[in-house]
Amino acid sequence: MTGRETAAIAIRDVAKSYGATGVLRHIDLDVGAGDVTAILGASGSGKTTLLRLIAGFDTVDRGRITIGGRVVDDAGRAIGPQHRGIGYVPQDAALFPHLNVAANVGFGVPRAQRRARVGELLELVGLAGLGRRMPHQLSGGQQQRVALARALAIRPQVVLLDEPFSSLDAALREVVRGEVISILQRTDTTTVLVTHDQDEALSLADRVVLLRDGGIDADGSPQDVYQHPASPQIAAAIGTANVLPGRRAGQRVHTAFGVLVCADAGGDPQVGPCRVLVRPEQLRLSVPPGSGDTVALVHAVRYHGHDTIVELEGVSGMPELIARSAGPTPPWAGAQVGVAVIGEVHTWPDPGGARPSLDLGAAGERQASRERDHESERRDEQEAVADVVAEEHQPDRSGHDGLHRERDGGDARRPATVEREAVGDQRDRATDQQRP
Ligand SMILES: Nc1ncnc2c1ncn2[C@@H]1O[C@H](COP(=O)(O)OP(=O)(O)OP(=O)(O)O)[C@@H](O)[C@H]1O
Repeated sequence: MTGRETAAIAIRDVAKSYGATGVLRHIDLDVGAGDVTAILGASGSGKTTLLRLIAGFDTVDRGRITIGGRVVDDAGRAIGPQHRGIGYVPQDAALFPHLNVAANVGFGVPRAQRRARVGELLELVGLAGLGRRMPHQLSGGQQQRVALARALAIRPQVVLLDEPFSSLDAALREVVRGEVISILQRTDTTTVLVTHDQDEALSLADRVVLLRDGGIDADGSPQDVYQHPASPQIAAAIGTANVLPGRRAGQRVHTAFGVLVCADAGGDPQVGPCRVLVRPEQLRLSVPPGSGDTVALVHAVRYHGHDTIVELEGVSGMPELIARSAGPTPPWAGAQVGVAVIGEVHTWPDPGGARPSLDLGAAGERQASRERDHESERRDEQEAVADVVAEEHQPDRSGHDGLHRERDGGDARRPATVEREAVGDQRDRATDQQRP
């Protein structure tokens, strides 16, 4: 996001209802010039409605929309779509069926410039030489590229894409969406992409805006909204989310998988019960389980070729876990696997949360042994650990006091140390996994 002053589109307190159906209740959004902004949300969350309001196909009930510094709708007066300087690419290309490709692209371009502009655009979208074809003589992907060329023909300030790839089959979708976004980036076009596909939003956009219940639930870079969502609900809306019970102790969090490093390690240290976000790709599986591993049972396996989604059960405090296994030989349903968490994790405070079960067995023992070896590295977290220990002396409702104190008083090493060891453990397990 490039900031309010340079926003190509500014939306202020916009509301929209259809009869008794309130669709958008309060939208405040700045779209940065030249950015690709994805509007993500479940079906019916109002994504298309928002796009139609920006385009001018519909009018706001309340609020104001500004494009390129010009107010185009302020709930009293609205400028027509043809005067907003926007290009629109709908879901199904919607080419004029009786016009050939060149005429479709050149529609709306002044006659004197038409020939040159059409040639330039067909070149840009990789369709040079196909100007005389009729729409029905093109593939779905080619039709979408013609629709993009038509949208770009008037040199718009802004291009709006309404689920433009959803009608394409999976293999074509991947290629066409990459090409389309690359063209828009090369031409420095401000782009708003509506999609319900999390993968599409995260992989194509500079910024992801999540719509829910008529408002904006999340707004940030793809990395930010995926790795640091503000709530478990948002985490689940952006991708698959395992949410574990945990207990923060400064920069660490104690979980059924041992002590993990928190992603917000540089921020304010937190102490106490929390929920922990672990994405499927952060779960490393080893078959058979190593002696110190947390063990789970594989409930189901969905093979995708490039990776495999593995449903796990049997981990304390978690009815189900979803892992993404990238290896060439995924585990099978019914197998017992060792599970470890890699990388840093995101947490949310959970003041009313239950204390996680911290029965780590051999893993806990191994960790305790490492802790003794690294006594000198404890100093940087003494304060947070002291807080936890003090809290442990409060009346205990869970009955796990002894075990908990032993573990919380434990790992206080620097995050990088813990992480290195975790990676080292994973390498060991990966080696094990190669064994028949
Ligand atoms: N012209 C209309 N008249 C009445 N209701 C409408 C109209 N357009 C949209 N709605 C309603 O507004 C809500 C939001 O619709 P919208 O198409 O914006 O959602 P969406 O997030 O784009 O959904 P999808 O992903 O399924 O396309 C839905 O409940 C829909 O039924």
